[in-house]
Amino acid sequence: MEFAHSSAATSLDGTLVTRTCEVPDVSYRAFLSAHGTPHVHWSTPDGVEVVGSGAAVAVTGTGEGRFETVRERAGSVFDAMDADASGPARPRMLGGVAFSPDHGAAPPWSGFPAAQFLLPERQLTRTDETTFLTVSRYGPDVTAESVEAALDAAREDVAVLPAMVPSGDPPGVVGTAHLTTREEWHGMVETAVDRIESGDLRKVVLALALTVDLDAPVDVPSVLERLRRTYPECYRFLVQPTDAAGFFGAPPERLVRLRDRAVETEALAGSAARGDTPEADADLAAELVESEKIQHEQGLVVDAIRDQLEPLGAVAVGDQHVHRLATIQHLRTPIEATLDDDRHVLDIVSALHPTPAVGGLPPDVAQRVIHETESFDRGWYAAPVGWFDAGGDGEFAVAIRSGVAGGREATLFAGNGIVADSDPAAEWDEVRLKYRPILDELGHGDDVTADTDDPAEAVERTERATGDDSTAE
Ligand SMILES: C=C(O[C@H]1C=CC=C(C(=O)O)[C@@H]1O)C(=O)O
Repeated sequence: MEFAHSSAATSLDGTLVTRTCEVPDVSYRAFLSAHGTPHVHWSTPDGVEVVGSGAAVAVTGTGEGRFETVRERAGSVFDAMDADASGPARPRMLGGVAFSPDHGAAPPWSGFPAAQFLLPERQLTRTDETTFLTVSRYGPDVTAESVEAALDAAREDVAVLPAMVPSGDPPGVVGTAHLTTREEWHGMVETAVDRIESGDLRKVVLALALTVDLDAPVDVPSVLERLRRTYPECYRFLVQPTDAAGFFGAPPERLVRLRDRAVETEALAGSAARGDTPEADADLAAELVESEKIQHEQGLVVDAIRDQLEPLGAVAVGDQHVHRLATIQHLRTPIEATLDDDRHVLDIVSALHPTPAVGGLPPDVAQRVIHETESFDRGWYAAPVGWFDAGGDGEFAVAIRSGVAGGREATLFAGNGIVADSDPAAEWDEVRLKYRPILDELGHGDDVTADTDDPAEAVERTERATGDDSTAE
């Protein structure tokens, strides 16, 4: 395998050759399990799915300048490119960054750099009509003939894979543990509220982490496959640099999509549960819309995104509506901009991240409060994850409703916006709703969580009740 891994000490030097052919539809799970890590997966609610294994090129970056570093290194690769596909299967760099520029890669984030994007060695791209197989190689001696031969071999490998593999059973949850106690959470929220009242902070999004012991090793592609059915309106992603752990999730929130000069983004904030009946559901949605506190919380996100984009072009803020997902509903306002100049999507990502939907206001004060308050490393949680191409177009989601998992362990993350009149108990209940997408798919589905708004406790109760802890380590 050609593996060009950029670091501060080495410059990238070579030609990128990529060759693509159409193949019959094939199971992503089977494709990934046939090839070693690194693995990446990216799907959008409106169609394109990309899955890749191996790295023809990997670019990394650290610190405040990580977006710029990635952009420059990827640019030098794309500058010397011989690619035969220009549509959905065109070369893309897929990956993401850590929430904070001083990311330390401590467990469970071992193997996750502060920023990493890779151009997969083997990639499947599925659109509504067609599946493409792409093979890419990068290096000083790579020739078109060698990549065409590798594509022929890869096509033969893919031909024996099943078209579809049923997604299999969830691994099952043996037990869960919050890394922050309820009392600690109350203290965190009260301190943040005091700080907001004293005037130097307007909003901060504080997060919780939940460790989950699994009954069997997790198969993340299966989990993603099940999430496709339960959360079809969400993105789905996997970033797995090594065999040790993969970061994955089903985020409902777009950070940015850039096509030519057209920017599409959104302000997604404020949460309520789904009701058991249409009437209860409508009541909960009405509470969201009518709540001054939640309107304030979401309005700050709209204003901050508008302020970030206005220097770059003409901004249009759309109408707010309630965005309903299987287990939660949010206030959502679409925001579009037409840029005055050509820009790389990473410039927009860097300008927007973190929005006050996952960080706070003012951003630097909120970042400090998060750092001082949370007892765990956010790692890549709530950070941008997505792709960009040679022209600088791309799409990024905000990596929420996510977790990092390997073997029989997973760590899930969930955060909530804290504003002046936040109540710690209500925020505790609300934040735990956000574990549900992933926890339900790791556990035993609706049966486990149907009668409670606390999935973590429900799973614990169910496992205790069935005595199903025989495989606990
Ligand atoms: C930070 C998260 O959600 C954000 C997005 C929607 C609603 C949010 C809220 O209600 O606070 C958060 O801003 C998360 O899911 O971990």
